[in-house]
Amino acid sequence: MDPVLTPRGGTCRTRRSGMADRLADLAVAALIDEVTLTPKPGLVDIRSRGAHRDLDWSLMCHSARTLQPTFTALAEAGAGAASSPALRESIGAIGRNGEAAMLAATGGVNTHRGAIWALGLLVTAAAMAPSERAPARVAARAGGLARLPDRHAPGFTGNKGELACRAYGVGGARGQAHAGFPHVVHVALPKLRQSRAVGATEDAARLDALLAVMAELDDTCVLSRGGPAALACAQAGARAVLESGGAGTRAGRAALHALERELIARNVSPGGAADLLAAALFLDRFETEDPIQPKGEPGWNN
Ligand SMILES: CC(C)(COP(=O)(O)OP(=O)(O)OC[C@H]1O[C@@H](n2cnc3c(N)ncnc32)[C@H](O[C@H]2O[C@H](COP(=O)(O)OP(=O)(O)OP(=O)(O)O)[C@@H](O)[C@H]2O)[C@@H]1O)[C@@H](O)C(=O)NCCC(=O)NCCS
Ligand SMILES: Nc1ncnc2[nH]cnc12
Repeated sequence: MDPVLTPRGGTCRTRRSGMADRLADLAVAALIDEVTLTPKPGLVDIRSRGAHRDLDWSLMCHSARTLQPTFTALAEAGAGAASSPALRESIGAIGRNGEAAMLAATGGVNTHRGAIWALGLLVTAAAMAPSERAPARVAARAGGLARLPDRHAPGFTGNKGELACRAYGVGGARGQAHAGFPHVVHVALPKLRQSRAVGATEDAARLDALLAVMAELDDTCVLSRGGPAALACAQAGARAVLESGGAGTRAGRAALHALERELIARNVSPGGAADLLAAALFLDRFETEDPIQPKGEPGWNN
């Protein structure tokens, strides 16, 4: 096996690092698949910046690739470990370093803070017991980790999501993780798989999954820019697309374009829903891809 570059710059030949790299590959691929999915309302995609002036598809892809060592380190920290405050603090530090690496790579633009949080917890949880691949089990383990205390976490981040949670009494990214990612497990994944089962293209199925999340999520990205009126509008518009038959139908496409015009007019972007779609794509592949191990290596035994 080829040497594997570790997040700390060394190399190693352990089975564990090969597996960690594979999980990191899946996480980065999920982020790239999410941003490449087109047309997404209000969000960056391959043809548009959506409601963003400082983001585009290339920057989002660059940001996603920059996060590979972060996800590898998170998987290595989780590998075969039991849930504990020490593990929580260890991944908290890795996650904060990952945010710093992201900001350094993007010139200070927040591309993926929410995604580092959600996918970081899920990657760690997947590595803790890689043979237990059911999305609900992985997400429940991730939720358990998120609820553990981290003595080194700032008491108040002052970020827009946190401010929106306080202003509007919603759970935001933390609440979603603490609850075991219900919008990933019970909303996005069932819609993704249901749309595939009735013959939708893969892109249409992914758009339907995104819309299903948008229809229900208290997305602090939408709230912080547009307040509750914009959130209600985004939720109703996403429901309208699904009720028109979904992204794979002519009527659904028309409703999707109408929703896009509305979100651009309001200058809002459902970044939280996009992160949760990426989380769903990660769990979908983790459950179905066989084997989750680099070529020529035996799998983990736990
Ligand atoms: C828990 C943390 C995420 C920190 O949370 P906090 O509230 O302090 O920080 P925010 O920066 O606001 O991040 C929250 C991001 O989570 C996404 N999100 C929003 N709503 C939800 C939801 N209901 N459920 C799940 N996820 C949600 C969303 O991320 C996306 O949007 C980001 C862009 O947002 P922002 O820059 O605010 O907005 P723009 O409109 O683009 O800005 P302008 O153009 O107007 O300037 C982007 O990152 C997307 O990913 C929210 O923004 C977490 O960071 C934390 O505590 N980490 C500590 C380390 C740790 O413990 N890690 C564990 C293992 S990795
Ligand atoms: N495609 C996207 N556009 C804007 N913000 C995002 N946050 C995560 N994915 C995003």
